[in-house]
Amino acid sequence: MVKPVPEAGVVSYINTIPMIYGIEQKQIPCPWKFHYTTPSAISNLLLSAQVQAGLVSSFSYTTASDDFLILPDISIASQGTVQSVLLFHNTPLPRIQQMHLSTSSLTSCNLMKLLMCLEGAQCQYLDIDGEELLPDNRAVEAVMYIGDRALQELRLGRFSYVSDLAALWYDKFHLPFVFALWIVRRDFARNSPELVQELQSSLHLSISYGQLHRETIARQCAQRIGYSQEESLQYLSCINYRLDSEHIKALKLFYYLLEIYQIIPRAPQLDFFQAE
Ligand SMILES: C=C(O[C@@H]1C=C(C(=O)O)C=C[C@H]1O)C(=O)O
Repeated sequence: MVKPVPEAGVVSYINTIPMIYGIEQKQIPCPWKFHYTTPSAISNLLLSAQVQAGLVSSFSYTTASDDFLILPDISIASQGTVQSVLLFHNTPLPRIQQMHLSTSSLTSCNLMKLLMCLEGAQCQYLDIDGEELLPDNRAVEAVMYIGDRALQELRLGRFSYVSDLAALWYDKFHLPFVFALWIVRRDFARNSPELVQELQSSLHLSISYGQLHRETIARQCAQRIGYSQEESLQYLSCINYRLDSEHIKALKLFYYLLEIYQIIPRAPQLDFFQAE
C-alpha cells in the first residue's frame, strides 16, 4: 500500500522563508507537503490531526504536550528586537487599559499578557483579526500585531508608541525569545519515525541553503512587504532559527512564568523527537 504524503502546517510570514526556501526551490528534497497559514490556524490543524507536523506558536506546545514532540535544534527566535511582534499604542505601556490582540498569534498574545502581569498592569484584552489592518487607529488604545502585518503597521507609523515584545523580554531576562517551534504529533512519530527524521534533515539543510542565498531571499521578501532589500536583510537578521541551550532555558522560563501567573494550568516538560 502506498503511504499518504505527510502534511505539515507552516507559518506564512516572511521570516519563515529563509527556513523553507531550499525546500520550496526543490534544491533540498523533502517528502512532506506544506500548507501555509497563520500560527493559530496551524495549531488547530495539528490538534485535530489534519496535519502531522507544523511550525507553530511555541505556546501551542503547552496546549497538548502529551500529544506533541518538539523537533530539536530548530525554532523561530530572536535575541533582542524582533521587529515583527509589536505592540502599537497611544498610552504608555503600564497604563494601557484595553488592548487588542491578533487572533493569528498564540505565543505573542500570551507573552503580551505575561509582560503586562510583570508590569503589575490591569488590562482588558480583545481579539482583533490579525490579518486585517485597522482602518483607523484613533479609537484604539493599543493593538498587537505579528508577522507581515506588524511590519506593515510599523511603516504606517500611526501610533504614538511602538513596543517590541522580544526586546521587552530581553530587557527583563537577557535571554532570546522562542516564538515558534517545529512540532510533530507523537502518534505519527511513533509510526513513521523515518518521515520525521527526513523532515528534520530537510529543514536543517534548507536553513543552510537559505543562509547561502540570503540576498535573493531578502530581495523577494522586500517586494512582498514594500521594504528595500537592505531593510529586508536587516529585518531577517533579527530572526534566528536555532534552538540551543539558551533558547531552551528561555522557553522553560516562558512556560514557568505562564504557570506562575496562571495563564496556563501547568508548565509542560519539554519532550523532543529523537532520531533512531
Ligand atoms: C517572530 C514572529 O513569530 C511568530 C509568532 C507567533 C505567535 O505569536 O504565535 C507564531 C509563529 C511565529 O512565526 C513573527 O512571525 O513575527
